[in-house]
Amino acid sequence: MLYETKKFSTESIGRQSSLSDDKKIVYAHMPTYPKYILSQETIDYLKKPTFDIWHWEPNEMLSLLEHMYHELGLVHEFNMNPVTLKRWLLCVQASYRNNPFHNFRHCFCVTQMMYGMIHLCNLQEKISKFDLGLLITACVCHDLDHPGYNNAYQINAKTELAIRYNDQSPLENHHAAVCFQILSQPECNIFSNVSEADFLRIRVGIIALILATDMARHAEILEKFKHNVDQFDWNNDEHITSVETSKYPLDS
Ligand SMILES: Nc1nc2c(ncn2[C@@H]2O[C@H](COP(=O)(O)O)[C@@H](O)[C@H]2O)c(=O)[nH]1
Ligand SMILES: [Zn+2]
Repeated sequence: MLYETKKFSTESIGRQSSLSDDKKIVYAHMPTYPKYILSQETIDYLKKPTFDIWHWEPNEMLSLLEHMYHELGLVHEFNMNPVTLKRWLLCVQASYRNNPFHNFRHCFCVTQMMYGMIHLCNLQEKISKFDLGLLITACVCHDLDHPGYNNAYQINAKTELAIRYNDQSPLENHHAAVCFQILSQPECNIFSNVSEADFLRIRVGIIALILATDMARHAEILEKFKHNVDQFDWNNDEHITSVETSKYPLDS
């Protein structure tokens, strides 16, 4: 076997909560997935919020995600190595568990909806490529290593995750931590060519976006967004953050 997927036992799902050293994915020799050639019809369809996410095999979803990074100009913006992008996507895929809901297809579904909204709302003309990169990457990573049981369960069952994060959004903290565990592997670091200062901005931004996906914070975040929406200013950082963190149209 060229690479190792995580070895979480079924009994430990929900209780197992971290990528301890013996469970880390070995990234160095990730194979590339069979190239899926995208037709122009698929490329156009992918931009629509009505895109049907159920029709695609895992390698096709990987190619579609890869295409989004190229098409949005993110590979260029972050000076990404295209091979590292492929390896990173494979690591991400391997870090989603085979849950009925919070699985790799859910990752693809949420990311495609964001991609559809970027095109529908012409967000490329309104926010920077840098911010688009954070948004898309946060979508890809937002449920990494989800154990299949929600925060209420984690907290009530006093799982390792709840203990680690003091009952504060244990799942979302874990998803963000796994995201940066993956990026800490040079072979999978799609942001390895940015400056240290930009990497810090990426880290702060992605963590904030993933933490904002805790449904317990939904009302608070939506209120902020509603407060700003009537006099929305695309040059106001606080307004941009309020729209970026209001995930309700995406994650359902
Ligand atoms: N059909 C299912 N829907 C679910 C499940 N767990 C959560 N949800 C819904 O999805 C969104 C997003 O949840 P998130 O955990 O990905 O942030 C949320 O609005 C829930 O209503 C599920 O197991 N099955
Ligand atoms: Zn989700």
